[in-house]
Amino acid sequence: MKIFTTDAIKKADAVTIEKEPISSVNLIERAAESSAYWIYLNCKNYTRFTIFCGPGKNGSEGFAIARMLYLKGFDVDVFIDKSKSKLSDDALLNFKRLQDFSGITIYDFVEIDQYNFEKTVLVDALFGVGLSQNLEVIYKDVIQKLNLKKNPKISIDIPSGLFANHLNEENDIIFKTDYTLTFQFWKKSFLHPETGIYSGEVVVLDIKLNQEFIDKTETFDFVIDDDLILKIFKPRENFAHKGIYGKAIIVGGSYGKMGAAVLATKSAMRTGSGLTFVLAPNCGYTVLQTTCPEAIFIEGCEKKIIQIEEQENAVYGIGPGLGTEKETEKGLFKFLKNHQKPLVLDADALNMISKDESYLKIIPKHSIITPHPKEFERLFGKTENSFERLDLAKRKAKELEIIIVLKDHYTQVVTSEGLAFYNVTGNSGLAKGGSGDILTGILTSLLAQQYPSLEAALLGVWLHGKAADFAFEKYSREAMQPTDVINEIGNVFLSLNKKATTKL
Ligand SMILES: NC(=O)C1=CN([C@@H]2O[C@H](COP(=O)(O)OP(=O)(O)OC[C@H]3O[C@@H](n4cnc5c(N)ncnc54)[C@H](OP(=O)(O)O)[C@@H]3O)[C@@H](O)[C@H]2O)[C@@H](O)CC1
Ligand SMILES: [K+]
Repeated sequence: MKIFTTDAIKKADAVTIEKEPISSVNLIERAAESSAYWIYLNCKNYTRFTIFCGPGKNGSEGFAIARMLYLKGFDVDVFIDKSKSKLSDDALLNFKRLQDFSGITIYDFVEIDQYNFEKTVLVDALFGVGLSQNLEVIYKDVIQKLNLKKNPKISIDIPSGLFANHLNEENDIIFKTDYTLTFQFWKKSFLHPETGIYSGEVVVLDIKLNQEFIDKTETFDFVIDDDLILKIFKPRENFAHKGIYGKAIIVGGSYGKMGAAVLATKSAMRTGSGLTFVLAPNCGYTVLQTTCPEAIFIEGCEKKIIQIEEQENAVYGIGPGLGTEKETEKGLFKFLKNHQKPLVLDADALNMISKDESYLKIIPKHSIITPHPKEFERLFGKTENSFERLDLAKRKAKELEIIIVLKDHYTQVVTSEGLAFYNVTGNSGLAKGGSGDILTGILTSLLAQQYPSLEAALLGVWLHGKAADFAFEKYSREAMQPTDVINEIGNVFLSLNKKATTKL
């Protein structure tokens, strides 16, 4: 799914209005209907709603939602600024429509302190993507007061005060919501840690903006959605033999860090590589042969790996638990200098590469590197925030012709064309040692199965997150372990296969 900038969203609204054709207020009605319907389906424990409306189209939606919820039998109150703000034409129209409903009381913002907030859901329809300047004091005041309330909160389109495309100023006042019902597109700010903390759970509602315009508009940021995954995923063929599905070699493990190699190897196997090898130090022989009997052990040195031998037609995933000893570093660079095929580099492999900028240039083209923010900083330098980090990643991915999987709450797959794909599967149960090793195993396996690098990266991060979501359902974010994630990969493939092969 494309992520549109504010300007592109405005154009999409305008083109829809012109081409469909539909009036602006009827398009607002459609957006309000989809919001009211979602609220009706999902707010089973509440019968009371308090809706805060601003002066523009977002406020207009608020008025329409108020009317719709009231007609569904809910108790509804509305707050506006009665003193200063002038309502836009669209807002005025829906405000006037409200006045036919005597059961809906319209309050002024100054009455907030006296208002009874007991058991009511707060709906934020103050500002949408039209916020053009910092908030006026009156709105800041309202938002600050509402942020102190413990009531459930829903924002319409975007939490008021938040910008869609870029970072806010440090002291900006922003509505902190539990749910954001956003129209048509994810907004970039929902996907970055500094701003995403305001948007809560995001629900994208399809309001049928002009599809032709959406298709032809060029964007640089995307969200990985199910449609994209189904286009990439190739179900296993009936007459397959192991040779078709490639040879994955995990290179990792050192004395005391053998678990990382175990996790990567297991997840490579669970993802379907035809043959899986693990190159590890001898001290890991027993643990690897016991925990991963299906994998073939390749002997490294005694307690660390000192050389990586090139094997024909193999895809390498290097790094989990590898250690950063001098001899290992030498072995890694000797291998990388002569190796041409795309591979996966993670963890200690990246830590060794970050020792010298010139090492970056020997990463084979179209390889996938998977740094977390600290590893990224060691590789490419410090940035002020995650928006700048992504911009830097785009420049570096282009320059080095590689794919950077920037691990974060919403991991970003950054391509050598300077595009970013945000992954929205996964959860904070993955914020544990070992999760990255699993991703390395998955990516190596997909590359070995001849998925092109970008497709392997997109499918890999999605699969990893989806397996984590299944593990979370069973064990909770707190208790789930990386091994539980590996054990759920099979269930993700079951559901993918079902979707990919249902023809009748
Ligand atoms: N038909 C459509 O086009 C569709 C629109 N949709 C909906 O519309 C939303 C965008 O609507 P919008 O453009 O009217 O902007 P919105 O966010 O409501 O606020 C703008 C108003 O606030 C004012 N204002 C701005 N900054 C301010 C400040 N700091 N402090 C105080 N006031 C400030 C600004 O005044 P102005 O700057 O123009 O003087 C203007 O009056 C979008 O998010 C979605 O919810 C969707 O349903 C799809 C169909
Ligand atoms: K809003």
